[in-house]
Amino acid sequence: MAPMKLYGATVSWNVTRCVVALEEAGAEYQIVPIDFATAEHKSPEHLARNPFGQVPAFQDGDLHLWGTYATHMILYLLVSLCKYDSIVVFTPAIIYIYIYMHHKNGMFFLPESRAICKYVARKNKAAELLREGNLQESAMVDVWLEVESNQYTAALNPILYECLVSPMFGGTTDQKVVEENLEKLKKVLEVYEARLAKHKYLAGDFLSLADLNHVSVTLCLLATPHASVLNAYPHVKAWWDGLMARPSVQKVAALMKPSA
Ligand SMILES: N[C@@H](CCC(=O)N[C@@H](CSO)C(=O)NCC(=O)O)C(=O)O
Repeated sequence: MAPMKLYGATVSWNVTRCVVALEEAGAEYQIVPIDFATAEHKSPEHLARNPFGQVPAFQDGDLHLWGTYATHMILYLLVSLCKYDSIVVFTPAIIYIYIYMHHKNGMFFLPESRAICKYVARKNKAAELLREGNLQESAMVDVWLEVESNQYTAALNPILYECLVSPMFGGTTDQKVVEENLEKLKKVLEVYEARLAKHKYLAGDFLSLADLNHVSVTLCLLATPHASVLNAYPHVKAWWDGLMARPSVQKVAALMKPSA
């Protein structure tokens, strides 16, 4: 089985969001770096994977056999031309081309980290992370998947950009933007605190992809001067400590360390 490929740099919390899902699903996968410095994310090859020219992009199925098909076909044609008439030569070649085209259709690209995470969970029989067998539970997973994207990470993105990304490229940190979004984040965390006072996890008393999708961006928050913001919310802190104890999260934390 060809490994699944995740394209992107592990400094990106959108890329490592997918690594958490891949690790939790026990998937066999390969991370293929994409070099922002050379604008590789805007290359035609990458745009074919992600039309927005962003990372991550995900590929399932592979054409690594292309070389095998071509080699076999060329060798076969050469041998046959030397020994048989044309009909014998071209029939297998047509079969090869049919197999190749069929296999090519097996290749599958996905942009959007959260869609990738769902695909990975479903494909690797980790659909329990989406609770798809239970209408109400799966609805609660959907709610908190949306909340992570539209509330939690929406408030965190500007903070991480100002505190981590801008300095990485020699830029400054706009403290006004940071403060404004910290206030937004605190309001979100108040809702999380109330929710997690009643349930062990966000969607209910079961771990789900909704919890896991918070990991990469929260690891980045801990790398900023504002990590202590979580300390004011004890149930959120306990929830986070529980996630941090997971091997998948430990692996992504190690991957995201600057020296990695
Ligand atoms: N909704 C998408 C966001 C991807 C994204 O912004 N990727 C950034 C790097 S990570 O912060 C990116 O590729 N930026 C380069 C660009 O936008 O040109 C997802 O979740 O996959």
